[in-house]
Amino acid sequence: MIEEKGILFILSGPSGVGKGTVRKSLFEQSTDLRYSISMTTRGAREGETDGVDYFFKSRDEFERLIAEGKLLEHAEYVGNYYGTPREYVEETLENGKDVFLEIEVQGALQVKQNFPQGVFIFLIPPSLEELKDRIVSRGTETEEKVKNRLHTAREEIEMMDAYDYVVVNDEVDNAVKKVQSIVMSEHCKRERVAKQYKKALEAGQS
Ligand SMILES: Nc1ncnc2c1ncn2[C@@H]1O[C@H](COP(=O)(O)OP(=O)(O)OP(=O)(O)O)[C@@H](O)[C@H]1O
Ligand SMILES: Nc1nc2c(ncn2[C@@H]2O[C@H](COP(=O)(O)O)[C@@H](O)[C@H]2O)c(=O)[nH]1
Repeated sequence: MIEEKGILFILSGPSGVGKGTVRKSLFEQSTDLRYSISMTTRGAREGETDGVDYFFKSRDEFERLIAEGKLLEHAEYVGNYYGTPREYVEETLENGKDVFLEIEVQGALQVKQNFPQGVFIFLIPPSLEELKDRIVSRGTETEEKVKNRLHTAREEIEMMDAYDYVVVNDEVDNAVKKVQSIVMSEHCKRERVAKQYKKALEAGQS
């Protein structure tokens, strides 16, 4: 039996497009992917739990983690730090399990530089008007922050070509199905089972 490493999937896209919503729905249905819980310096929103939604850190703690090289990537996004714990991702992949990141665009591009074998999925809204409606209707941002996030979103959408796949989040269920298809197709591409047969044939087994 050949030991294979897991595949790193990165779901990214502009703020408010529905990354969190699609990821949660995907994880309600799929058990084989491992979600990497991010670290952030932003305060917990109502209903969020430390260690479940994020690992909430002070700025000092976060900067120490950066200095110690404990983050696979990190970005400052609309006034707060966000980052991916390196050890969890590397160990999980090493153990042959797929890891799923849901991160913003700067961070995804850092991962692409350091980990080009990852699978990069860009989620886009059906339109910019719909994107604004989604951020506003979520009700978590002040008017100023909505403006900042929309401004950043325009720049982020320009980075779409750096990704392997683009998924339109028109309906959550459709977007989840497309992400599931990408996961399946990447497994087929890497031909794990085929490689095992090849190895067995080489070893002279029937
Ligand atoms: N397909 C969809 N159709 C309609 N509304 C949606 C859809 N997907 C997500 N939403 C809504 O849009 C809002 C933003 O979604 P969500 O918080 O998942 O976005 P996000 O990309 O994770 O945002 P951020 O990057 O700011 O964390 C939420 O109110 C969510 O319920
Ligand atoms: N670069 C990273 N971005 C991350 C990470 N975890 C989450 N995010 C993204 O940040 C924004 C804002 O999130 P919110 O929870 O404050 O709305 C959003 O786009 C997330 O996808 C991370 O580890 N690294």
